[in-house]
Amino acid sequence: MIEVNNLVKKYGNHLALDHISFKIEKGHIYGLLGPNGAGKSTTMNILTGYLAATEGEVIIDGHSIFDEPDLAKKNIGYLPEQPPVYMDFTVFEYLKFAAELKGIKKNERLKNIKEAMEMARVFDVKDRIIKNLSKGYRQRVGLAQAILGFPDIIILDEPTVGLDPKQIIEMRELIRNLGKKHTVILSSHILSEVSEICDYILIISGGKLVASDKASNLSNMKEEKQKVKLVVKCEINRAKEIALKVTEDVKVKSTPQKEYVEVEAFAKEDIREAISIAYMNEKCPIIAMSSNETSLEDVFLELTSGNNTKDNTIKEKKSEKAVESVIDETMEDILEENDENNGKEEE
Ligand SMILES: Nc1ncnc2c1ncn2[C@@H]1O[C@H](COP(=O)(O)OP(=O)(O)OP(=O)(O)O)[C@@H](O)[C@H]1O
Repeated sequence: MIEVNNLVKKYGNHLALDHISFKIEKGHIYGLLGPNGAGKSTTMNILTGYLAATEGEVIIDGHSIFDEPDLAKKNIGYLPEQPPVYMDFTVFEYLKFAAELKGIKKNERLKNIKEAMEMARVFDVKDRIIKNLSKGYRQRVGLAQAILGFPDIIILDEPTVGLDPKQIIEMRELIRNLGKKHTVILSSHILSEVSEICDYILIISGGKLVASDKASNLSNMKEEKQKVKLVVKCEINRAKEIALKVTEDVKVKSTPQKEYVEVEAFAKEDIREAISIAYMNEKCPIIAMSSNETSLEDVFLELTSGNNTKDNTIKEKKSEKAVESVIDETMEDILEENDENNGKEEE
């Protein structure tokens, strides 16, 4: 449906897009996710023919956006970051004007405008002057303009920016509804928004595409069993028995310090709370605890931390390493403290 090949955009000497390539297939909601300045708006403006690229190509339904812009743009509705609304028009006047610009046939215009207004939920303000509307309503008017004519592909640049929490929820619901019949590409710098609404996520950082996959694949580490590692002050068999009450996948290991036991408990869900309560109930003190859960947030932070290349993969489970070091440090501290105490006792 959309093929983006080696897209490069330079603003003077500034490289805003650095050889970006991806494909958009029909019938999904895609999220272009990245921190501020990553290159999301630049990408969207090029996809929609608003901006020329320095290099590369964008093919939409077989037509190049640069060589055959009219044919390529035919099936695209675009809501830029700043909705292109005319403040002195009423909502209806503006949409009528937009329908004319889009070349929607005269006899279909009224029906189309009505449907778009209903879908974007602006029908009740159709006779109001746009400048008197709230930001949320103006955004919805912009959305109605984007969906006029019901193009196959709807591109929305930061559609929830500047909206209040209620308006954000409504806008997300509208987008989900649109996704039932259209291919939607939206940009956002909010991870939770993209993971909540989108089927596929493209993560862009510093002008490079650093990941693109199904939301579920990107966070699939979260689906793996999480490991909770503990050091408890308890007899080894009892330590195992207690953890087994919470999950059936448990390993225990004695430590050089006899009174402490290292426990590793694995589960699909987060069992940190349950396991601490279990040891607390049995009056077994927990000396150290941590977990290796890797969330989509970890993935996002890792990929956009600034040291990534296009080929970046998540090879290391950073947080697991952190756990190991916390536990090792804790054990070292405990052992050191004990040695000191023993020393004192011997003195
Ligand atoms: N017209 C321009 N002239 C010069 N530099 C620009 C221009 N437009 C964007 N840039 C720069 O290009 C980079 C990408 O900008 P872009 O607006 O595409 O990012 P973005 O991911 O959409 O960010 P935001 O979420 O803040 O809108 C940024 O460093 C930005 O400062």
